[in-house]
Amino acid sequence: MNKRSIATVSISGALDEKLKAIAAAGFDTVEIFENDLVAFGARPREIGQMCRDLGLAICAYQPFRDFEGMPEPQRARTFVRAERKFDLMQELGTDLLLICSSVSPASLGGIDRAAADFHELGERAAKRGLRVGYEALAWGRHVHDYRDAWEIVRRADHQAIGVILDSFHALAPALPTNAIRSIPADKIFLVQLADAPKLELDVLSWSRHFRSFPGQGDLPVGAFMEAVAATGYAGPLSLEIFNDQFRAGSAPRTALDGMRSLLLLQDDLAGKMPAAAEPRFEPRVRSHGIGFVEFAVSEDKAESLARLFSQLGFRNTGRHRSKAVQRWSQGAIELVINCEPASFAHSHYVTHGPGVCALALDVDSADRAMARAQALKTRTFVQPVGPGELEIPAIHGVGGSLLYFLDAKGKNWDVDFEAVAGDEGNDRLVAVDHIVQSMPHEEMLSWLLFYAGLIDFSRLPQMEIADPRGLVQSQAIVNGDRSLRFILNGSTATRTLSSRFISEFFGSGVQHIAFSCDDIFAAVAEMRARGAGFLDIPDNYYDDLEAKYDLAPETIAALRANEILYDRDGDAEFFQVYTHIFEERFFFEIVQRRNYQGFGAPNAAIRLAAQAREVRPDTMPRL
Ligand SMILES: O=C(O)c1ccc(O)c(O)c1
Ligand SMILES: [Mg+2]
Repeated sequence: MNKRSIATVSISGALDEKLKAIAAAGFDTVEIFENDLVAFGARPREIGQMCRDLGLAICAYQPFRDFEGMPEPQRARTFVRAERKFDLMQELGTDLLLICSSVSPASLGGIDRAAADFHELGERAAKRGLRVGYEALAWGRHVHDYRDAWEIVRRADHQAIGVILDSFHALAPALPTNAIRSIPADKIFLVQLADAPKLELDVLSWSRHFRSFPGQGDLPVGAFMEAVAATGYAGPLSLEIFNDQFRAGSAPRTALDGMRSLLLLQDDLAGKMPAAAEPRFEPRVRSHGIGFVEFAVSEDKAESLARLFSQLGFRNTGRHRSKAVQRWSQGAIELVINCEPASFAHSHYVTHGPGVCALALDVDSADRAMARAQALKTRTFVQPVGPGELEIPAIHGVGGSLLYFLDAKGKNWDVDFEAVAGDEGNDRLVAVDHIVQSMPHEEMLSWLLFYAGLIDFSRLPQMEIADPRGLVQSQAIVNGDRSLRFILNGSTATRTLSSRFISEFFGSGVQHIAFSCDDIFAAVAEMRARGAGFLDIPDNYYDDLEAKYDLAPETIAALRANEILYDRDGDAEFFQVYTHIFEERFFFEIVQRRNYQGFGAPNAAIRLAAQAREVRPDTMPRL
């Protein structure tokens, strides 16, 4: 089994904080980055001891730049420089130096010249029992392809000289990975892993700012790993991630995400190459939809939330026998209002104010879902919980909320509810269409990995949405049969609705829930009759719609009269309408899809502008 490693550059904080977080996440070994060491206030010997005290080996020191192919007198100087680093490595307690391919304008090309330099360095390294690994940077001056780096290493022909493979440098320029298979395993000194989203960007900037953990981007890291595994390589797999969000994020969270990403990668590989990796986890959880949504509110707010549910046509289908918990239903949608004082919901309310404290997913087997969740090191919730505190297996999800797994055994979550006489509701709403969670921008990749690692989610392309006060990044994930659609929103602009939600809610959470229906005009009419009001959409929008699509005048008039937004994609059509914001925290959307798969992205800016007009100006943070 390959040791699991991460480069210190991947994590935020000072070197000691990085190392603690890395050790706590369960890594075996680290790559120490030169900048982290040089900027740190302890000597290499002490840093080495710190690592060993934390149970971490140091698999490499890096990077050493602009070594190969130099003319004299610079050439002699590079060897002196390398000897100084060898001294440092011996104090630190690592035997591997990473040399990345030269970017120096002074360097001369030529495979044999570089090979001769490496042979000579190999002699010097071997005298001290050290090794040197050569990595092709995708932007190297003469060497920018791992196949050339390997050819240089092959010709250097020295036992202390090997090649270092980095998935980013191979995959970003779309080099074929098959040639990896013919490199002898003992000549691969280290394998570095990074993913990245597809971007139209020069490869240097792409690498230095947008790398991500495997599974968070679009590069075929799995195929790269298959090629590596085929060589029989048994050394460390080291995450090396240059990412601006990670630099700004929490060190423990990023380290744990790195571990989760490696576990997922190894598990996915084990499915293809049983000999290459550890035993397999339970497969990704298959969910058939949202079992229920639980809202934590205070007693007085419970009444106004219940009123809103009733206006939307929900039926009060149960009152808990002994607790302050209500159940509201419509179609396949189950909503729970929990204001029981001694409950998880209450502690959530105290921390976050009124909002969604838990989501329940319908799954085939809660035990298997929990087993996968545990294998991925998610946090299990241990108290018996559930609406009315029934025992339903749960883990901690976004922003301190819970994610329950509801299977046939848990289906009786409503046993302690007694029927209530009341009005019949409307039954226009069919199911939960999608759930939108807002989070700090630097947490988006973390929750993406959480969901996509756990559940059979796939990612849709990321979108940028213009809030009147800044940009919001929006990442949709959908499961196989689209019975689950989640949207993760994050913004670095502090005054966007998304960011304000986070500051006022004291953290990430569900900002909005969309319900589907088959006839939005009828649904809205009935809801209005029950007292519901909807977000005010400007007339300009409908004039623009009229110009854009040749909709019948009656249709435009009906959309306009009902504040319904519209989008079209080919023949597919989408209708959406929004409630007012509840307590300035969350809101609901009602949608109707006609073969439409998106979320009405062209309307998002309209909706955000309308909401910005609606929220009280005195709640706006001042600049
Ligand atoms: O961005 C760089 O310079 C750099 C340095 C060392 C590496 O291993 C790498 O992949 C990139
Ligand atoms: Mg690298």
